[in-house]
Amino acid sequence: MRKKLVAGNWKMHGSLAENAALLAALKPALSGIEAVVCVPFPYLAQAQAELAGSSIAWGAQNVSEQAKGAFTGEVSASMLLDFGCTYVIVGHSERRSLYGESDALVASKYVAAQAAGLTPILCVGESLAERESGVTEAVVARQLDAVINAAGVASLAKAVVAYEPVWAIGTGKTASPEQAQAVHAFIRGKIAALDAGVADQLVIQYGGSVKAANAAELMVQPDIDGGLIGGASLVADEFIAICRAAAK
Ligand SMILES: O=C[C@H](O)COP(=O)(O)O
Repeated sequence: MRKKLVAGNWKMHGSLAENAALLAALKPALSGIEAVVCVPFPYLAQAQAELAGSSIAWGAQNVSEQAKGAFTGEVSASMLLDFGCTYVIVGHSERRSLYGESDALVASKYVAAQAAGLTPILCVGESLAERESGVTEAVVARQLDAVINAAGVASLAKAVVAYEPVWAIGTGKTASPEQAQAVHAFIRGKIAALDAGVADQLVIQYGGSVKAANAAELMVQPDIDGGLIGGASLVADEFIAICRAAAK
């Protein structure tokens, strides 16, 4: 049976004081439940200090595709390892749309993360216009193929995929459980056509306006294996409830 995994994406939120309060609430409540928080770079040391030895892993929200060098403002995968990161988000739709990250660049970041021993959380998903044009599966397939072509299907054994319909992110418009399940099943089926074993074990998270109130109905879907949570991951009671719903 596949494990379920919920990850919080704090995006560009937090402060030392706010983070300390949030992590202090999460740690005891999630004892024994595997979860992840992906924090802004400056707070990785704080996450490491607060979460070491707990059931909550931590990671970053972005990584350079380069190993080292004159790349001002960039952060390498080995630097993330220095701070005990296990996971890193790659290809979040905000990186793709606001910072122009192409499928090829996302694939390079995925490769760099894995080469350093990090587990990439690869985000895929369609915009509202793409959904309305009926090309959701084609878009998700293209985003997956960029990574599969660069790293091979077997690499997905050491990765997490997060399906995040762009129109559901931060909008309060969650995909219905059926809409989400349909795309998750498509993703798993596409990978199964290449490697059934990898597909069977692959954790596919759903992201987009997940909250305590809708987590349970999403998490019971057969191909939804957890969530990538934005806004609700900043509210301790919400994030705890989502993690518990996934762990049931
Ligand atoms: O990475 C998380 C997603 O962008 C979802 O964000 P949200 O839960 O605030 O809609």
